[in-house]
Amino acid sequence: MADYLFILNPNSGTSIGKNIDSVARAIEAFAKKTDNTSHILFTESPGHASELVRQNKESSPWKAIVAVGGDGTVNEIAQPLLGTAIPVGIIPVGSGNGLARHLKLPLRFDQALNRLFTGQAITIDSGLIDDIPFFCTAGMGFDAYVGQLFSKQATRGLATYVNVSFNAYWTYKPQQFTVDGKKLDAFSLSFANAGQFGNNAWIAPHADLQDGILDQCTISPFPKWFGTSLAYQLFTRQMKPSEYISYQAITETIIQTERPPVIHYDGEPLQLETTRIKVSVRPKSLNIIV
Ligand SMILES: Nc1ncnc2c1ncn2[C@@H]1O[C@H](COP(=O)(O)OP(=O)(O)OP(=O)(O)O)[C@@H](O)[C@H]1O
Repeated sequence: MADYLFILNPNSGTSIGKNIDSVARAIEAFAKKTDNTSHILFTESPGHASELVRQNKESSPWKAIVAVGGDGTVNEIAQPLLGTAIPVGIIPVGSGNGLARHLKLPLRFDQALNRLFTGQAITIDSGLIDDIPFFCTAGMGFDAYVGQLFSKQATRGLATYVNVSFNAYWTYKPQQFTVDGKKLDAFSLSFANAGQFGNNAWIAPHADLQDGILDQCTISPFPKWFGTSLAYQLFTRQMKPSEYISYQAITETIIQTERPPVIHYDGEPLQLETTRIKVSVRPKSLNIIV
């Protein structure tokens, strides 16, 4: 018998919002069947999941605090649990579910619940971008631009994401960055703790959540013909160093930009107010059920 706290984001993915009550009932029934106790809370706005964790994390010896949502919800729940013994659980009902996919967690709701109640906790690294924790990927350039456009759409889900990315591709202009003192033009600068953005878009196929490093992937400005090859490599987990793609294993890097950039952390876009951005890793800083 163990106590689980579930935090549901009704705004995640494409279907949960419409089915939020049945999702909650299914969690309760499944927990009961497996002799566990479920406590269910709902988010009411962006950032609310972190607040709910802060308010409730000490109120019971939780076996896990579970994100029922996508990578943004996982991020909000994991932030206040960094450096604590309490594991995060994931029921992936988001649009991209990058961390869950990297961890090979089941995407089917009942199977994900089953894994949660039978899985083990492991300790993973996390990253920091301008002091904001991330667990899956973060970056600037094209990824952040897409994240920003996606967040303004009325619908979420894969179809919207593909549509937004495709349209953004034709209008986006590479930017200049200074990375550890070296000036370069880049289409995107990504920092991978986990290997994928979500939806099996593998930006760093060899990323390892427990290696104490982040995989920095720099995509240089490329001719339009390379776009198809890039998309193919991304979605078939075959990204590799080439004329336009380079990788560095980093523990800390400083990026300077001409204007305060838009970044994304786990797909969440944010307009920064600084032009000097530190990205670093915090090895073995979060427990997570797999
Ligand atoms: N009650 C709510 N109403 C509106 N927005 C919310 C609410 N609760 C959380 N949010 C916001 O919803 C956004 C999306 O959540 P989340 O990232 O989990 O789903 P997703 O974007 O569909 O999935 P993924 O990140 O895996 O692609 C986050 O920015 C989060 O802060």
